[in-house]
Amino acid sequence: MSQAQFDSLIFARWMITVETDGEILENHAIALKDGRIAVILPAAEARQLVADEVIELDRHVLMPGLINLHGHSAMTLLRGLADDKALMDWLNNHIWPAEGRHVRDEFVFDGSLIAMAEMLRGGTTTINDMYFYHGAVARAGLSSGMRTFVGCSILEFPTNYGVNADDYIAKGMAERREFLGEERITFTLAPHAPYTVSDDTFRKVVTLAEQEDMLIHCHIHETADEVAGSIEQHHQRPLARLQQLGMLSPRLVAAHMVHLNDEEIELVARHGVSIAHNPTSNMKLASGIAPVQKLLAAGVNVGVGTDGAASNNKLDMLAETRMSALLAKVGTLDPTAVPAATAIRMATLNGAKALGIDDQVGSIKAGKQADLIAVDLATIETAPTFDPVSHIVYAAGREQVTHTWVAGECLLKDRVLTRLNLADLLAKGEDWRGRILAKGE
Ligand SMILES: CSC[C@H]1O[C@@H](n2cnc3c(O)ncnc32)[C@H](O)[C@@H]1O
Ligand SMILES: [Zn+2]
Repeated sequence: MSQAQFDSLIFARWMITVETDGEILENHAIALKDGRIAVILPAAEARQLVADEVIELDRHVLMPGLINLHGHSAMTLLRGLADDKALMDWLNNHIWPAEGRHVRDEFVFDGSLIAMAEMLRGGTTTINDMYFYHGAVARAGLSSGMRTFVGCSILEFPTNYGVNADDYIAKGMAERREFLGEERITFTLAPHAPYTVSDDTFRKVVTLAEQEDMLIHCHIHETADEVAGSIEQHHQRPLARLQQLGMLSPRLVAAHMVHLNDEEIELVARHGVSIAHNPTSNMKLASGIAPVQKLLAAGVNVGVGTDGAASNNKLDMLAETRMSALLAKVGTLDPTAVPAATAIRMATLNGAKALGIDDQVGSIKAGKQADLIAVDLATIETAPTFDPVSHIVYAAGREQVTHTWVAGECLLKDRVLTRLNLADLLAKGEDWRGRILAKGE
């Protein structure tokens, strides 16, 4: 038995705590015990502490792990199959047919694991996922060690996974029961979008979410066509319809929310809805620019997501953080919109708040789970460093992430994945390439 006071001691040149916007601790250390941050101290004082393992990060910034607030992990296996299209053409004529040909349990497990390897290598510690075959997503989460929110997708039309909304709900809830008690796995209810889910089903989702204390994850107001289609079919904009159905509450993580008027911004603020901003997917599908600056000014909690690898096409949360800052500026023609420290908070603490885990993760604070990343800033791309916050958002690349911890467990150490075997995953990807080409893209 070890006599050490702590499991690990991590010394870092800089720490971005995210406790206060832009706060940087220089030459500090944190001590970890049982997966949590026990103490944060100036390095000189921390040298007196005893730990089983001492990690020296004298070129690095240590910061909270990035929280990917909206993704479809398994879609890594469809990456690059349909580019340069608008959302409904992309879905109706390319992605849904391809999913019909290929998506099964094994596809979802392998695709999700490949996604998690990519995300862990880029400093993402939590994924809020939404796809099919939820048991496979959860098993991939358990294998990789990532904190995984598994969205039980719900649609009215049949897919390989379900025949109708009731069937999706029943299957999702049954799969959830197998993973209750797994600390890093949480199931959510994921009605796909207002244009694929009926009023009756939304009402059932709200009731079930309240009964089971679950989050709801849904694509909302992604395109101008979605809003126009809702006016035509329901004589209401999607948000007004969802408000009537009881969907707007702090349980809701609304993905995209690009096309909002000022009244709708007030509405989501009043109901405590969180938003997953997906800047790259919104640019690539030409969906538009979400009014992030106005949303933040109204007090709305906005986090950051990648969306799937078939619409981004990267699962790179550092890049997404940068895009969040840049797109806000070009969208408003205001260079002060979404400053770097705000973008970092969006990609960490705001994501945690949306998922109801901001008391556990999202910032460097004693008592919180040690979901952390280290980024080497002493490379030619980021040397010299005047302000680590600036470099993390505007200059550093995901290749500079050297370490990723979830609950104190190091899942990426000196750029090597500790649980996943990259060569095996590459072989699986190659195998899927052959199978997809054989059956038709
Ligand atoms: C039922 S959840 C998974 C479902 O959603 C599809 N999807 C992926 N990206 C988007 C997006 O940006 N908007 C709407 N739907 C999307 C995915 O292909 C799955 O079928
Ligand atoms: Zn999506």
